[in-house]
Amino acid sequence: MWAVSEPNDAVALGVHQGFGRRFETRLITRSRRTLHRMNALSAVLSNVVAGAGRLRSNSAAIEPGDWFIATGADDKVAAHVAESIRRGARGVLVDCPTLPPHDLVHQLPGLRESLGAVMAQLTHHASREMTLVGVTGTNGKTSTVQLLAQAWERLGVVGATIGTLGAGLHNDLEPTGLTTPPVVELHGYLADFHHDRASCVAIEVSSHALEQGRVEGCEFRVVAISNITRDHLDYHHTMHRYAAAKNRILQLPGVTTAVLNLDDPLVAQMQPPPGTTRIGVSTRDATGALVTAHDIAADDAGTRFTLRIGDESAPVATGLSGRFQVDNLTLAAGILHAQGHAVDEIAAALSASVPVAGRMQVTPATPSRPRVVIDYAHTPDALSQAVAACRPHGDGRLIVVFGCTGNRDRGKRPLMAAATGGADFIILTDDDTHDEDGDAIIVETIPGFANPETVVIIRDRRRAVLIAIHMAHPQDVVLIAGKGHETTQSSAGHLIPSDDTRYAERALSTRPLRPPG
Ligand SMILES: CC(=O)N[C@H]1[C@@H](OP(=O)(O)OP(=O)(O)OC[C@H]2O[C@@H](n3ccc(=O)[nH]c3=O)[C@H](O)[C@@H]2O)O[C@H](CO)[C@@H](O)[C@@H]1O[C@H](C)C(=O)N[C@@H](C)C(=O)N[C@H](CCC(=O)O)C(=O)O
Ligand SMILES: Nc1ncnc2c1ncn2[C@@H]1O[C@H](COP(=O)(O)OP(=O)(O)OP(=O)(O)O)[C@@H](O)[C@H]1O
Repeated sequence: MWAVSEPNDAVALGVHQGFGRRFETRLITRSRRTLHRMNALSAVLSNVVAGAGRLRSNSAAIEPGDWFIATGADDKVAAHVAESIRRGARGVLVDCPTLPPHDLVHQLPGLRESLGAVMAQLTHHASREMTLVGVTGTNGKTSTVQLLAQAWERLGVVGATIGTLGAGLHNDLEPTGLTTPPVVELHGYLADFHHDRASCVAIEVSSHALEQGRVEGCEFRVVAISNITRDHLDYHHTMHRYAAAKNRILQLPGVTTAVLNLDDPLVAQMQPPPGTTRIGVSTRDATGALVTAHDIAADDAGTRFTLRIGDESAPVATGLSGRFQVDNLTLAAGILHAQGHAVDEIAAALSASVPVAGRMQVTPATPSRPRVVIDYAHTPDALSQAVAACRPHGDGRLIVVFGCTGNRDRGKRPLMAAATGGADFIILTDDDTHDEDGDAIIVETIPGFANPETVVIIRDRRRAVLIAIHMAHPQDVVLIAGKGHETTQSSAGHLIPSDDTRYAERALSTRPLRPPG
């Protein structure tokens, strides 16, 4: 068993300048007084992890030499610990008195509750050294965060992002598997970014993350909320509790400014704590908004609007498609304003925005091919917005391919069907079925269709995309919704390759020259 010592004058602290990619250890000498002021748990942990190795909170991700921080439920922790040791863990930190003693296992009472603070300390409060921006909302987190990172780059800021597309410096993302990573890994990424000289980090903060404390120990400067519409009620149970989870982002320590989309009724009601500046944004003339969009116009080439901040305004012209992207751009403008940028530089930076992977990703129409749009819409609101965004394009039909996710919020299935109300023809297919029976998901979706005679069922997603694109006339628009950038489908415990972009490319390249009439 390791001897866990009391704080010494000289403590070897693991400086996590890369849990994933790099790891360096430095000897840091601290005075006894400073050390005594440190959280005792953190000091113990620092001693224990002195040396090398990454910190990981998932036993399945352990590689030889890593430290495993076991935070699972007491009844599962023994199995996780055993797995981590099998995989070569250098040591295990845990707070589970019922676990049998083991040479590599260190019991740290209070570990679970203090993990965010401990990680912050171990990473020398990397989040304080950078401007952290947290974005939450049902839809638009990824889009806003990525559009913001693009704007930062144009403004000469070294930015990093964490979210559904992965974590990393802008345009250099590695997958994390979750929108907001667990607290241990999240702090590791922040330490990496600081080491890589990022000055700003935009983080998608999911409602799950806010409930589960995944951002504890992070100090956000600016937070933003895009919208709150139905999703994740399998987890939060009621919209009230879902909104309350989102509201937690306003209470995070260090927040100086909250940017709120006043067009959303639930967000408009939210009040940050006293002392936090509240910046309202609106693209629909909401009362009290400081950052607003006007004269919105769209065509096949993109979207234009006038950005106004207080009394000043500047034109924004982007190649992005979709009315909701104006909402996301305006929210990003609110964040940039909170960071002190002037309206004309914000408008110029946002005007150069390029589409975010899998979000209204358009292959334009040609005289022989329809316009094809791939979009990540997987909530009722997102799907109805994606349908509305596609409707004005093309003179023909709007054909929609979509499915509903298994093991998640069953109640939203018929609402997803209803959200396709603006389409002319629908192919209902599989999304991630996870552990559910795909036919049963279809059966629960169908009652929501207003015009079932316009719906066909083709569960094989590749075939569904192929048929949608092959049946379309050049003047039609095909919207393939739900999977966006993803390249796999989860089915019966397996991840099977599935890539809407490749399916669409293949279908376009094999399309008969004259589609059936
Ligand atoms: C419902 C939910 O959010 N569950 C999350 C929660 O799981 P949990 O509390 O049940 O804990 P658990 O899975 O038993 O794991 C507990 C601990 O044991 C560890 N573990 C677990 C299994 C194992 O084999 N070995 C092991 O060490 C885990 O890494 C974790 O540290 O805490 C875990 C650690 O943080 C998360 O991985 C897990 O996310 C699951 C996989 C998940 O699918 N979450 C989704 C719903 C989610 O969080 N989505 C949001 C985005 C939502 C959006 O679209 O907006 C996200 O932020 O990604
Ligand atoms: N501001 C918005 N309002 C409504 N719908 C939106 C908005 N922005 C994006 N969408 C829709 O939601 C889909 C997902 O967008 P995005 O990935 O930006 O959201 P997200 O909040 O990160 O979603 P998730 O958490 O599920 O990854 C888009 O493909 C689009 O259909």
